Amino acid sequence: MSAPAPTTRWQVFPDAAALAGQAEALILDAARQSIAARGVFHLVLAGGNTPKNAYERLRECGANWVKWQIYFGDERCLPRGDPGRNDTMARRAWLDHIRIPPVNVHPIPAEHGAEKGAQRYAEIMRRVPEFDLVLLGLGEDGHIASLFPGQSLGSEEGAADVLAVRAAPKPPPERVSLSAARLSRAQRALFMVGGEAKRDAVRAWRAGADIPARHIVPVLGVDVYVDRAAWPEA
Ligand SMILES: O=C1O[C@H](COP(=O)(O)O)[C@@H](O)[C@H](O)[C@H]1O
Repeated sequence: MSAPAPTTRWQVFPDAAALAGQAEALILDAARQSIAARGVFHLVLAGGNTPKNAYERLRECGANWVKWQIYFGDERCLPRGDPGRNDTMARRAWLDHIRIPPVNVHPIPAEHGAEKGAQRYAEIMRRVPEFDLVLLGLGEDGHIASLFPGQSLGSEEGAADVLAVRAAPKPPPERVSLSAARLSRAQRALFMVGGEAKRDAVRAWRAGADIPARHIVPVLGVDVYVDRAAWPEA
C-alpha cells in the first residue's frame, strides 16, 4: 500500500539546544490543550539519544504531572533498568526527577522478549484512546520507533497495535514497537532529528521516498524539528 501524505511542517534550528527548547514548548502546549479539553494528556515518548535534551528541560517546568499518562513508542528487549533501554533513558533524564504517579508511566515489558512484550503492551493499548502527542526520532536509515525500512511497519488497515521485532538491523535485534497505525492514532506527532548522520534520511523523506516516517499520519499532521547539522539544504 502506498503511504498517504500527511501534513508535514518542517522547522530548522541552529543547534540541538534550540531544538530541545522548542520541543519542550510544543510538548507543554499540547499538554495544556489536552488537559483543558479532556482532563488528561496521553503522551508517547521516543527513545534513542536525540530527545534527551528536551526531557532534561521538562524536569524543571513544574507541570501538573498527575494529568500526564506516559507511554513508549518502542523498547529494546533488554533487562529492566538496562542503560540501553529507552525507558531507562527517559527515567534518568526526566521521569525520576518529577512527581508523576508511577501508575501514570506505562513502560513496554520488553524484558519478557519481543513476542510476550508485544502481547502484554497490546493489552495496555486496548484501554488507551487516541494519543494526544507522539514523539519520534529518525534513525540514520530512516527508521522510526523500532519500525525499520523493508520490515513490517503495521500501517495497513487492521494492523496490530504492537509489533514484535526480531531482526532489527540496529542492535539489539529484538525489540517491541507500536505499529505505524497505532502511532498514527494521535492528534499530532513531533519528530526530533539532530546530527549530520541523519542528513541522508531527511533528504530521502523530503524527496518523497517511502521511508517509515511517511507512514505516521495523525489527525493534525506532523511537526519535524531538525537541527542545522541534519538539514541537507544547509
Ligand atoms: O533505536 C532507536 O533509534 C531511534 C533514533 O534514535 P537516535 O538516537 O538516533 O535519536 C529512536 O527514535 C528509537 O526510539 C530507538 O529505539
